[in-house]
Amino acid sequence: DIESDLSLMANMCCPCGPQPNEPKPVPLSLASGVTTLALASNFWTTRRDEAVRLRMEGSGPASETPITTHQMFLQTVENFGDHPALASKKNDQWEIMTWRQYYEQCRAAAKSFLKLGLERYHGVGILGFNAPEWFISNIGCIFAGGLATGIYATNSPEACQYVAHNCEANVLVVEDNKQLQKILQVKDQLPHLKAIIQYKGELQQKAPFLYTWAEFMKLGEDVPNKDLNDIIDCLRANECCTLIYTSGTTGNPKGVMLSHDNITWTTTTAGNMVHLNFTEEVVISYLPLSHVAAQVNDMWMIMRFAGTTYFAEPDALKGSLGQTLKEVRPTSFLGVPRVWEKMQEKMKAIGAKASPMRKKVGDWAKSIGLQYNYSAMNGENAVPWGFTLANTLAFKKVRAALGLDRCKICFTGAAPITKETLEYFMSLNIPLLELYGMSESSGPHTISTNSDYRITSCGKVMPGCDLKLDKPDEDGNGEICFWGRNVFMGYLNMPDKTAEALDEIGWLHSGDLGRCDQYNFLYITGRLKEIIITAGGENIPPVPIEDALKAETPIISNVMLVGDKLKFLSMLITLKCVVDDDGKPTDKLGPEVLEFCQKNNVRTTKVSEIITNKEPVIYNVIQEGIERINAKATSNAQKVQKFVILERDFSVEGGELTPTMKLKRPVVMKMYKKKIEEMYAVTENK
Ligand SMILES: Nc1ncnc2c1ncn2[C@@H]1O[C@H](COP(=O)(O)OP(=O)(O)OP(=O)(O)O)[C@@H](O)[C@H]1O
Repeated sequence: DIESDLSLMANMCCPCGPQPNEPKPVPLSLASGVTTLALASNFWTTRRDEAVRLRMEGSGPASETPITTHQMFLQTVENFGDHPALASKKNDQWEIMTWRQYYEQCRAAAKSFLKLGLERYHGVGILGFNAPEWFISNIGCIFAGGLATGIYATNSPEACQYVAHNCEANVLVVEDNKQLQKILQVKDQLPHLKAIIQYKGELQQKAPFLYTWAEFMKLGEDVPNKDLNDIIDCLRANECCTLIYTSGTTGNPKGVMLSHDNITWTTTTAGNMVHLNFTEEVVISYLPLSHVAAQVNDMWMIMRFAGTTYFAEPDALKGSLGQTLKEVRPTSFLGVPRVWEKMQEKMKAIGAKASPMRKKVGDWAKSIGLQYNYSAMNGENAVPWGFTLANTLAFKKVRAALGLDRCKICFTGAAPITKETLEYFMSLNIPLLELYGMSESSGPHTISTNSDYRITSCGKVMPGCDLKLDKPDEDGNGEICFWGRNVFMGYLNMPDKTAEALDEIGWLHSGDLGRCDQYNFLYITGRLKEIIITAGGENIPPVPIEDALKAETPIISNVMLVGDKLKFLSMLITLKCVVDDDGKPTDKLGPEVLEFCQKNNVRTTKVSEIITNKEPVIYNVIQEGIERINAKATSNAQKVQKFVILERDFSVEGGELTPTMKLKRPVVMKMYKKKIEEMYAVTENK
């Protein structure tokens, strides 16, 4: 039982218990006594060793004294050193590390990195699933003056090489033999690499540059404290400490340089905005840590507020997350839209099997939940008749079944989510709070809070930050531009790309389109970076059209609109199917499609059969969905003329989706080039 674990830990280590909400005055002593900034005149740089000017202001949240990540860690250790920091499962038991132990481990790792020859401003690449070792390597690297660099575990050997080479990694930390083999394939093309550490399992081969985690942690035992402290004292809040590589929806990954201040200021500001409480927060780490959202949420935010991070099992997204949620019962939970959609699909499937009576009760409760939450959202706070009963009969039970019973904040972010999913969770009295931002804004830029949110809006800009809509059209839609201490330093070694993202005065151009309502809630309305410009010159944002079809036709899993530089719009469509244990989509139809087929007397169970037989019922229902969305199109050019059903659904493993489930449009275009050409060729022949 985790709760008793936690209180036991707290009681054992600190008889008077931590003082929630009362951080003591902060002594920035120990290794670093001063908060000085490195000299800098520009807001941006593309050099690993150059500092930037911070976007500080004379008063308000943007005026806070900048601190390094090390100073932030020390504050937590000095105030809450005995509070549980990390929890991971070993032999079916949660093993807990306190903030002080965690800090000591990071120092030990830092010393070992120094021993291995980590040079200042060089990378340590970390490749693997979320684990204490992932955090310790990351922070140890920063303490030792390196640039911590997460690498997506799903990357191919070539993609790993690209990142490791780009950050001039001296050391790579890999999860297991599978990841190690990928690196060994490209090791010859990594001239800066000196050592590889494997943090799980036994090494299946020996080599002088290979270390197990235990060997690695011992390496630096004889490195004097002073050597490490001297480096820590050199760290400056306006210098780079970590690199976040973008996942490639827009082309080759770019190394987003984040400063210490980017991280420490953003976590403080965002955490305060959502009212995180010192020592009370518990999160589950399961989303890829190389992505900014998970890293900031699981590692930095929890450090700032002295919370506890529980690590999920590597098969979290294949099913075990549900069980971990029930065990840990987090106080806040961040899901990308696909995670929420999956939960929704599962609950709907269970609901569909319920008795007619239960279904009726469920529908009734959901209508009450929706009413209640819309009213709360609008600030009216009307409690509909029957709410208390619905809460007892349905909402509390659902929350407990999901492990969300003590969850105060359910976040969604990193990609667009549909109104249907948002309403579904609202109807269960679980309003999802949307966040918006990018790697280049150290994670969040706008945030929804429990007391201030609007459905389909990404919330309001963080205090101390600014937002402007560049070149707005007549409806007020313009390119969303960011200002604030969360704005990144630049892309490593990419002056041209940096100049595209940051204008002359330092505004970050997001490439997203949005508008604000009268209350300053931001709504994302499209992505300039993926806008389709047809051969006729019409600019068409694909996402609203794709979402509209998905909402019309629930048997569809993914849609990609095609039409850039082409005569008309078409669609690549995939059907919902069963996913195997490795996350790969199979040929088997998903339960929703199967049910639809059965209802319509179609005797098929496979995607391939539907395509081979050109199954009229399926093709017609999609055609009808398209006709309905076409009827609402604002111009003829916005109408979809053709579609093709693909044999295989999109997936991270297949390479069509990023690890946060965003569509890699250029990759899909390439993969299905022939099919696309066929759609357009047939018309031309006609
Ligand atoms: N709540 C949201 N709603 C809609 N879109 C969002 C939301 N949050 C983030 N995004 C999208 O994600 C983008 C940021 O993506 P991120 O920085 O995570 O990059 P990435 O996926 O790693 O890679 P790439 O730069 O290749 O897209 C934003 O510019 C926006 O388009």
